[in-house]
Amino acid sequence: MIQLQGLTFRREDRLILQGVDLNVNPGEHWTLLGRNGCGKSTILEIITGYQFPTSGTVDVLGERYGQVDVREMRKRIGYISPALIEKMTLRDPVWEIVASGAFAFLRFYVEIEAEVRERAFAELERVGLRHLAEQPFGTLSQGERKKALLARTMMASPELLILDEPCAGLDLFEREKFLATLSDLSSRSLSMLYVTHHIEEIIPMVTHVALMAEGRILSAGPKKEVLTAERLKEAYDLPIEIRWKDERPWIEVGKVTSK
Ligand SMILES: Nc1ncnc2c1ncn2[C@@H]1O[C@H](COP(=O)(O)OP(=O)(O)OP(=O)(O)O)[C@@H](O)[C@H]1O
Repeated sequence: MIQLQGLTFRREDRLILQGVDLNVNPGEHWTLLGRNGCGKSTILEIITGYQFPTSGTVDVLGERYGQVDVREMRKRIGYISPALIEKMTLRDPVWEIVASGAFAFLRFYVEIEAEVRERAFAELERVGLRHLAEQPFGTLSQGERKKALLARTMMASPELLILDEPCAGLDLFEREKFLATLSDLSSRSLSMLYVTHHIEEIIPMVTHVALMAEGRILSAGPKKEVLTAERLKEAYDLPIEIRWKDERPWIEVGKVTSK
């Protein structure tokens, strides 16, 4: 699904990615973890074709970047990022926002076909938001907005789903509901790449984890091999313990001083 080889990304005199290798195979769902500024979003932007690496190769869904039209690739990739949420028009009804996901644009200026409208309602039903379909997008709670965007992404039947901190700003209830909605999607044949700061968001459907630090992958592989106290200590430079409960990891942090 995704093969990144020897990726570097330089901006001015800073090396933001320093030789990143990552292989995501069909049927795998990955979480990318690491401290602020370690390069997670940059990797997502390279995979979605919004940034181009300084060196290295990017193969996504069988296509080599540089030899393919990235706009065509984006139709095959669902991407939810904080920037996308900001681009939505708050007064548009929720179902129109969802329906626009069937096309490569953000807003409709023509009448929407009945078939597309019906699909938008079906996707809203699937994420439990059917009752809010006619409401302006701007009146939704943060959690509902995230679910509506997930429904929007599904309109294009993506083969790959890329999520950049989708649970940021959600309360416990909204977060757990969003994660449950995401779990329900695992029956569809798609692979997921999920960036988060919260290890407890690694739900059972996640199969693999990549831990990053300072533009490098420290460790990548099956989640239980990567999510060990030692590796997390190295990535976060903190005394960390990890416990698994019902196939989800939970973190305990030891005493930390300000210096
Ligand atoms: N176009 C750019 N020009 C200059 N610096 C950039 C550019 N894009 C990213 N950076 C820098 O690269 C580093 C990595 O950014 P990135 O957003 O990938 O990190 P991140 O791991 O997603 O961080 P966070 O967890 O805080 O969202 C940051 O220090 C950022 O300031």
